[in-house]
Amino acid sequence: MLLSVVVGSTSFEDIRTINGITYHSFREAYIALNLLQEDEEPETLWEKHIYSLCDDILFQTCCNTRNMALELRDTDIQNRALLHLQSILNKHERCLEEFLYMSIPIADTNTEQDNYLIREEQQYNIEELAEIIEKELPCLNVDQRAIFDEVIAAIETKTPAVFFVDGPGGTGKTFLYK
Ligand SMILES: Nc1ncnc2c1ncn2[C@@H]1O[C@H](COP(=O)(O)OP(=O)(O)OP(=O)(O)O)[C@@H](O)[C@H]1O
Repeated sequence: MLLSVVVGSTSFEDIRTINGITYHSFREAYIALNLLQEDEEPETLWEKHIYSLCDDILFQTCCNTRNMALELRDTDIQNRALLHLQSILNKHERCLEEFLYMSIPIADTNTEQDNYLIREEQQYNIEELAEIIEKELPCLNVDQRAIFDEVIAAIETKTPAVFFVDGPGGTGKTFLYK
């Protein structure tokens, strides 16, 4: 982002130089450019956005459990929101524990919640996925459709299965996976 603001830079130092002052870090350069407020520490952002994030988490949990009347305690929703942030950070090999003032989520008593891969699988936005399928399903070619049908059949019949999709590059494996 700095590159799009500090045009014509030819070195990392150039990027950190704003109005003739070379800042020690990119973060300081961001602040000098008003791209980042000084008080926007992770915990400040968390405090600022906690309610909207929790609203989203509750809504998604209601959709996923197909129970729009689901009631969760505020502390549970906040814990889920923190688990969600933890998932995002884990993907980048980071964690909430790195931030001194951030709360640390309590692992759900359901041990599956400890595994961010499983948690992620449970956090899909089902309605959004249904819309994508409605739009994209007719685009699948014959082979992709055969695989799709087999996977869906296993899910619908609750048949435990592991699928391995192989094929030359560019033949649509990622397209099918998405
Ligand atoms: N059924 C389809 N309809 C339209 N476009 C498709 C379809 N399947 C694949 N594509 C397009 O073809 C291109 C290659 O597909 P994709 O990236 O899924 O291949 P891949 O097998 O995952 O490749 P690689 O092994 O190199 O990662 C992409 O641009 C994708 O959007």
